[in-house]
Amino acid sequence: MLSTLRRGPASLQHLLRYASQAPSAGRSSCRRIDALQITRPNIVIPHIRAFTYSARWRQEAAAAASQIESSDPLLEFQELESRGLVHSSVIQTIVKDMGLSRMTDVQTATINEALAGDDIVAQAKTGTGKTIAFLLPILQKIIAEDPTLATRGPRRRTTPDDIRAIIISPTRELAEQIAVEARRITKNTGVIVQSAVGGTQKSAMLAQTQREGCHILVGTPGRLADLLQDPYSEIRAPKLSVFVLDEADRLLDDGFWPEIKNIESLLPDREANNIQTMMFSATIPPDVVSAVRSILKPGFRFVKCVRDDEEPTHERVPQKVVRTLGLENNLPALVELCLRELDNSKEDPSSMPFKAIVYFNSTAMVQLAEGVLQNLGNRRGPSPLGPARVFGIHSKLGQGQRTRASDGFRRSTSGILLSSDVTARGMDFPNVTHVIQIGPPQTADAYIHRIGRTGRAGKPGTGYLFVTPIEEAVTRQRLGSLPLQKDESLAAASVDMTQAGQIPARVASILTTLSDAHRGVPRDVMSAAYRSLIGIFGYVNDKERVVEAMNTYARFGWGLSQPPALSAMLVQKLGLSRVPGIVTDNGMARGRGAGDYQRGGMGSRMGRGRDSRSSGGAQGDAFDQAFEGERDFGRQRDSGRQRNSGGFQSRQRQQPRW
Ligand SMILES: Nc1ncnc2c1ncn2[C@@H]1O[C@H](COP(=O)(O)OP(=O)(O)OP(=O)(O)O)[C@@H](O)[C@H]1O
Repeated sequence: MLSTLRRGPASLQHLLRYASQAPSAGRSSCRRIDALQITRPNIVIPHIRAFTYSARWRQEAAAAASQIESSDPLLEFQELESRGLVHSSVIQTIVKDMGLSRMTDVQTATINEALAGDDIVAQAKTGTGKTIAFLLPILQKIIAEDPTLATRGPRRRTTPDDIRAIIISPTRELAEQIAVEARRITKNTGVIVQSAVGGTQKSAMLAQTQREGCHILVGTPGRLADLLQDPYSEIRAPKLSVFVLDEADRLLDDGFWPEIKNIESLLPDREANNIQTMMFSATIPPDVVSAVRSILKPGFRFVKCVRDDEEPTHERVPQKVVRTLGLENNLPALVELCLRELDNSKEDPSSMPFKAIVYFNSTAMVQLAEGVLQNLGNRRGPSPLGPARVFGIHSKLGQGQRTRASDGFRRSTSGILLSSDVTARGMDFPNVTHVIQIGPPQTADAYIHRIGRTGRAGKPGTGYLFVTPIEEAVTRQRLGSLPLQKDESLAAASVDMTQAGQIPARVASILTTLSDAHRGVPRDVMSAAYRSLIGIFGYVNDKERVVEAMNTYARFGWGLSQPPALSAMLVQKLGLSRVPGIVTDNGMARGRGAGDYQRGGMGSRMGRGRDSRSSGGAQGDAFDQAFEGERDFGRQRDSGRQRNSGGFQSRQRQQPRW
């Protein structure tokens, strides 16, 4: 805020106007930055490129911000109609049917620019209404080109090669969600929306599109490319006028980039045909800047609704870090947290019912947690989770199962969705009160998108991150700049499951229930979860420590008398042959760790002393001291890729508060 104020009277006036009129759904002010003209370097060295861009961008952004024009921003959807900018049938649907009146910051800042036809890249916090920010101008553009589409005629039909807008999303669920929102907005018009996502029957989608035609096509990259290059699909876009990348930074990263370039090659030339391109995301890390430039026309607008001195997450969403003593403490602490929050919402009927998304770092861990939580009620009466239904979603499910889980959770008043990152971006599940992350995500940006599933559209929410000692260093490296606060309220997080000792009654009852629930989980689910941990902890050099943590988990968390066996070939390939505690499928248990292990079992809390574990649970450990006074420990040494989340430029890191 201060740095913006220092820029002078013009920007001060602009800032105060936005601040005083900011709609409830988003408190940040947006800056519209014209023609971001930074020449592309010939030599690209990833980590230097990020720095060069950030320094140059900062200067240009400051210069551009001081020239922002002073016309009054439009704040109400209704004003778009009264000033003749958007057709009344669209605005009436938004206002009357969807019940929206005031635009959010990002909508105010982008809709007018988009209506003018500019290429736009927009960065705004999660849950601030970016979907309508691109759907509304698309719709108006289509209606302006063909006014007969402004109202809904008796025969609502066109051809499959009448596509005017293509919207790409990185995940199937998000593409479907955008298509649903697009159908709501176009309800009273003649505009036809189709969705094209992987995992669904291509033939059914083709038949529908050939029958009804298409004006707006929403899809995932693979299926879109497939349809556009299929000589028999009839799906073509010679009249394309808008091209949108939602979650643009994800679509422009290495995984999707070739697919996006392929789609681009199947569409009319964007400059020659004056096709408008828009990109939206809550995060725009420096390493996608050159890809952004290569897609947008020169002179594009950058609308930035996250200030440089501001956290990229919502202030109203407290974010708590729970240090769990070992991997085996995670599920008990999760159940304790869910039970407590369910109780709290029962005691306070004015609060929102407990509805949580729990993120795990592998599909196998989601499957395991789902198996256990679904079993909670099977053996000793009803589930203690009571009204909160449990759902699981990940990429190994068929699309039908994914849709059922996602729809079921969406409709539930209270529920727990156990999820991999397939729901981390863009998904707008209503009234999610908690996002709980079991282990740190790969990047700060991934954390921001996950936590963004709560606290949407101005609502409250809370975030929790569970971190075991083995994950602490990397958590600080990845998330050091975020406003995380230590939380020690969960007793199950710090119970030493390897010791027979005093366990609080509430925790003991959770452990007993969980122990029962684990018995019903198939062994191969546990084996897959065990294997996935090796991948999750690939960044830890000390493999003995990793295997020890995994084996303690399997024994004291899952009740196994021996750790799951790994294929001898895999062990060889991963260079784990000499690591104590590894059990291979040719029957060889390696080293002392595995021998010790066989004496244990679920409920046996004997055999391993606290001294065999690494430090880390308590404050003031070697870890804290090592980082004392160090300001910038945000580099991701493990990934080699700096994906800072503050915007095009890096944000200065702060000392973590946990
Ligand atoms: N002007 C508005 N006023 C109130 N609510 C709004 C407004 N615009 C959109 N919403 C609602 O806000 C919620 C979040 O919108 P949306 O999913 O578009 O957010 P987003 O910015 O795209 O989030 P993400 O970054 O997670 O993709 C939706 O439920 C949407 O209906």
